[in-house]
Amino acid sequence: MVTHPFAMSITTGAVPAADMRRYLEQDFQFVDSFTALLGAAVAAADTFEARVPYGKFLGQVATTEEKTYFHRALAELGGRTDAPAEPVTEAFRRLMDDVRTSQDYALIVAVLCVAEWCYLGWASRAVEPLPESFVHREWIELHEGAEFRAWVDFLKGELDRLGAAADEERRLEVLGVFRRAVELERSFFDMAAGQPSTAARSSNVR
Ligand SMILES: Cc1ncc(CN)c(N)n1
Repeated sequence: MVTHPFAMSITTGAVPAADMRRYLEQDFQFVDSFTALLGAAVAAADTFEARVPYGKFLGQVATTEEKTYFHRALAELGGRTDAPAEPVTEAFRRLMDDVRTSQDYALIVAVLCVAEWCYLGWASRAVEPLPESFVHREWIELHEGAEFRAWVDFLKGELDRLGAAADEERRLEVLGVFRRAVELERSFFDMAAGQPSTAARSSNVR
C-alpha cells in the first residue's frame, strides 16, 4: 500500500487532475466516518492519557483537513463534496461505522492505526522538492512531519499496549480488523487510479 503507484504519483505531483479529483471526492466521504471514529476513540479509550491525543487530533482533522484542504482542493479540481460513494468507499465507511458502534477500543485503534500509518508510509517517501501544486504538496505535508509521526507512534503504542494484555483469540480478532483495513486502503488507491478492485465486498467486523 505504501508504494502503490497512485501514492507514488502523489509524491511526485504526477497524478492526472481527473484521478486526483475522483480520489479526493471519495476521500472526503471517508473523512466523515474517520472523524466520527476519532470521536469514538475519545469515548472508548481506557485511560485519560489516551483520550487527549484523540481529542487533539480530532480538532485538527475537523479544522484543517475537512474545513480547508478538501474544500480548496476540490474547488481547484472542479470536484464535488457530494459525489456518490464508490463501492470501496462504502466498504471502508462500513468498517469504520461497525467498529465505531462496537465501542470496542482495540478495534477502533486498529483501524485508526492502519489509516494513519499507511498514510505516513507513503507520504514519508516523498523527496524534496515537493510538488508545486498545493493539491499534491499539502496532502503530503498533512501526512508527514514530526507531529504526524508522533501521532502514528502513539497509535502503534496503543495497539502494542492492548495487544500485550490480550489473549490469542482476542489478538486474532484485532488482527482481522487490521488486515481488512489494509486491504481497503490498497483498494482505495486502486479505485483512485481507475482500476477495478475486489476488496469492496461486503464484510462485517463481528
Ligand atoms: C483512505 C484514507 N486513509 C487514510 C487517510 C489518512 N487520514 C485518509 N485521508 N484516507
